[in-house]
Amino acid sequence: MTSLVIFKQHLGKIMKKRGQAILNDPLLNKGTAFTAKERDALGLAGLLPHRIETQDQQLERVFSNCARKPNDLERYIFLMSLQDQNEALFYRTVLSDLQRFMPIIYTPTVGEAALHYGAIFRRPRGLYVTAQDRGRVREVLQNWGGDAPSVIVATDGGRILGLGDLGANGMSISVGKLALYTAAGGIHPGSTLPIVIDVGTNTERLLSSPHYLGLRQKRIVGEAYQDLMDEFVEAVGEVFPDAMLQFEDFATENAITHLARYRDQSAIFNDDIQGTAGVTLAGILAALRITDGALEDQRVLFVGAGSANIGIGELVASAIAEKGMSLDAARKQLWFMDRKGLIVEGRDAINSFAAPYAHAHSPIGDIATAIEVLRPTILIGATGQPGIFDEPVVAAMAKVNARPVIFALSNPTSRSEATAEDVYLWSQGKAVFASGSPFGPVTVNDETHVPGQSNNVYIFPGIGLGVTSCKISRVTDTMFRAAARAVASGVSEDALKEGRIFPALDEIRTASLDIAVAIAEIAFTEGLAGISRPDDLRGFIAERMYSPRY
Ligand SMILES: O=C([O-])CC(=O)C(=O)O
Ligand SMILES: [Mg+2]
Repeated sequence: MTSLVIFKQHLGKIMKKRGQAILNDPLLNKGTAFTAKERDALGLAGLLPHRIETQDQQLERVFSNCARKPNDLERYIFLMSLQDQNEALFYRTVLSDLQRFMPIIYTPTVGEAALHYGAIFRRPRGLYVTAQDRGRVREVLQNWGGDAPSVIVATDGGRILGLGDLGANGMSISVGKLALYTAAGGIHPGSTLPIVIDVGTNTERLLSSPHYLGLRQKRIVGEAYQDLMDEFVEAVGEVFPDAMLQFEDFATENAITHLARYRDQSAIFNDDIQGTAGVTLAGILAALRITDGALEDQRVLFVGAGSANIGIGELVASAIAEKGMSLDAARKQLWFMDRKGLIVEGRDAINSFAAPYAHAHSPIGDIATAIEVLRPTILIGATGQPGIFDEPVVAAMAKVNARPVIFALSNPTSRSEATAEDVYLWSQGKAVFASGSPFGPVTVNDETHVPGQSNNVYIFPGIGLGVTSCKISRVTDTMFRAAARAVASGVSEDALKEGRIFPALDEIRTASLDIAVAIAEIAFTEGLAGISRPDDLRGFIAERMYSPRY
């Protein structure tokens, strides 16, 4: 389907609707920008003020309204209602300055929005599947009505960012991720579908809150939960057979179980395991361009044994193994710590997913000591525990490495293992630092360092673009390694000089296109693409990217 075909389909839709129905459809509405000719043809005469504005003029109004809001949560509410009225103008706004707007519609503000979902609720968006829908999930999905989605993001709210179990409030994260699919990956907004699978919440604060909008009960678990998930995945396959399904922010155990159970059924992946792994591997590969190291020589200490770090460990191990060693040997270079200290062979309470990394070693309780003993070149935190990378930890990394690589991945900003400022200061500017949530540049001893944002937003939009454009039937780990290499090689030498190891946000669409092409090539080679390879693959994919201009 070329953009011309998409345009014609759109035109077909707009021709069917008239008057108020057009203004009330955010995918069609252009507000004051409808031309005189359009107003006549579409029955809009009298329904709009006289003046015809350009999209740029509308954009100016959005900017000034947004600037007048007292804080980012209010800006979030304002931008979400713009999205509900006029999607094109919303995306034009976001894309006009991603540096400014991404932290509002996505991490970190989306975390605050999720905490207060019930209180700031305006209108429903997406689909709410609840535990009470067992036996009729297909029917619920059919109620969606609109165009068949090509990308679905589903969460059960079990672990929203580093904020814990937020139950049905998790809808915010599905909505936020899909906004980035469109902004960063060029997926048409009309073909995205956010879903929350509301199985209850164990968070007392929500259960007793008068504003809570979800199922007011403890989470269903065990067989009842698994049966609902099975029914959900099956129903998605039947009702939306062409959609890619992204799992988001499930609690670790469920995230890993679902991925293993469903990944071979259709185009399904888990963003927190595979997307985070992809972006972190990209960050490591780019960091090695600064430290001049080889991947196979790295020793990594992971703090936290949740879905993010487990996923990163697996992908990094497989990338090291590709350099010519066994997976077992590669894993020996990776160490994990959890609340109980270093995960070593024979220790009790080892999460089964971390077991392959429980190497023979005497126990070590604290991070700084583990660094002095194991001498990791790379330190990665995904704990949800703010400040756990304190001065002794950062100083230890700087003592054993000329250029220590330190990633504090927990989101939102309030949960980061360290701030950019602290890490640069405590390492005397030596650290190559990245964080999951955005931090501004920091100057230490007259030198300015720009922290990278190691967020899966550099990965999932490109995966979605590749999968939907080339009708890719499975999302494989080989594709995530290829995505990581594509992102890492897109970082300019100038960026590396400032310590920045990810592409600038205004280059993110190019990064997504690079990923889409890279994973499509793999799909064509491995027989996973549903179309034959276009001669100009890059041009073919680029042509399908959504533009928010009228
Ligand atoms: O949403 C984000 O910013 C990254 C992510 O997947 C998470 O923290 O769970
Ligand atoms: Mg997530």
